[in-house]
Amino acid sequence: MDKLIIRGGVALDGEIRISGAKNAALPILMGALLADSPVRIGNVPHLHDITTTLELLGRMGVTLTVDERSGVLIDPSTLTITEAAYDLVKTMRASILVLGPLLAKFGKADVSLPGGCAIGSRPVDLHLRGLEQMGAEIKVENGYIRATSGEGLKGAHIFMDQVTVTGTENLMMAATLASGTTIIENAAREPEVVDLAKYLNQMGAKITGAGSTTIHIEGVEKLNGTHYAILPDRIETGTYLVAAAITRGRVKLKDTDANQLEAVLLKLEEAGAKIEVGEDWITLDMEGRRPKAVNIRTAPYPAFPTDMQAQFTALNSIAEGQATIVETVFENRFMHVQEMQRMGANLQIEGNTVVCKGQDKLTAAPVMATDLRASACLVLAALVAEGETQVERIYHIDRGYECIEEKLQQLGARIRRIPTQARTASNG
Ligand SMILES: CC(=O)N[C@H]1[C@@H](OP(=O)(O)OP(=O)(O)OC[C@H]2O[C@@H](n3ccc(=O)[nH]c3=O)[C@H](O)[C@@H]2O)O[C@H](CO)[C@@H](O)[C@@H]1O
Ligand SMILES: C=C(OP(=O)(O)O)C(=O)O
Repeated sequence: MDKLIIRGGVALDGEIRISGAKNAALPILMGALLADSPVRIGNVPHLHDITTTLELLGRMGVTLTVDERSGVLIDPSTLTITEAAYDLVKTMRASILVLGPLLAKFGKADVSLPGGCAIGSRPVDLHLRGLEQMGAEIKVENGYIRATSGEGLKGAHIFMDQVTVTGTENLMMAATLASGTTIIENAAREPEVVDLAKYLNQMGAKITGAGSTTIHIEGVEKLNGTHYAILPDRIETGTYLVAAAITRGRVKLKDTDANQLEAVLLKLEEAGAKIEVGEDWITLDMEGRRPKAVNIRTAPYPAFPTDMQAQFTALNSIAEGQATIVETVFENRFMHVQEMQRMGANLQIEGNTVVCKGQDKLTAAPVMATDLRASACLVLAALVAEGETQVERIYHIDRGYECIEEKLQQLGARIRRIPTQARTASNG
């Protein structure tokens, strides 16, 4: 397992490019299963989760061609197996996103039930209930969801008890090929849901209302291949903005979209950052000032994203003043707090709230994270900590941040990756 070594104390300064969004790329790649002809996807980020997705599709017999310049070409017509096996699903919960497309297109799916993960129990009951309302027969046995669609899925009026991003995406994909009209109420409004709907519509689907709480999908006979470029990653964008803010530096992020980040940008301004935005760029400048602590409450889009909560915990831990962070989406998303305490942060967990008392400084320590954004939080803390921090188990970070050490180096950070083999060699 690789680790990152970070020597803190450099105010970041420079510009970098933002990659395509992980959480849009995953459903879009899996949505290719719905097409009758090949689909080409551009701006696909280089991430572990993307490799896992391609392996998942490859094992089904889908033909994949990956080209650095033109993107990923997916030909679903060669599919022979409608299964997502445990060994892949356990490394990437989003594998559940093959369920809707497989059922709608091939009438059958066997998908390993994703378990809980480091941030919560994360059930998929709402995915299953929605598909059942569309006529699917679903059994859960031996750790697998075994689903068939009999005569084919039928449009339904579905009310989601809770806002769920991948739940909305799964049902939206299934409904594209169902007979009749599907209405999803209390749908997730995340930009990634909107990107998926745009892509499916480009393939010939009839989806309206994506981005609002009610989505209408009129089923069509078939979807065609298309060429689609993934939208920029708003969470990667937000993470680099916090990296500049926490180090009292400045940054220009290119190929991104400020419109998806309103709640995060407002909080950064409240923390004292000067922010300017253009059509496809954002700049942040702290003008050398220490950030001020800001209160955060996570909730579904357009509110403050849970995927930026850990990064703001790092920011608050060295900010001026005291603030609270309230997590309302996942029940256990504070795994970074204990590690941050080991770096000298004054953070106290009270139920679903972290009380943050900003410290003048953090100190380096060997730390280890158990999930993606918790790892990002530790990297951010390390950028300001006194001394050299080792962040272990960075395979979590590789799930969601393309070339993180290269991008941070480009901004002046003193960060390097120690690959497992090199470490073993030096140990030996
Ligand atoms: C691949 C992807 O896009 N991942 C994102 C997606 O995850 P994901 O789609 O898994 O998260 P959900 O939006 O489904 O989860 C929201 C809440 O709903 C609950 N729930 C969800 C489904 C269900 O059937 N039953 C149920 O109770 C979950 O436990 C959680 O408490 O949205 C999360 C919330 O913005 C983000 O943190 C993840 O980065
Ligand atoms: C929680 C996340 O991803 P996933 O849903 O893939 O676990 C995330 O991107 O922060």
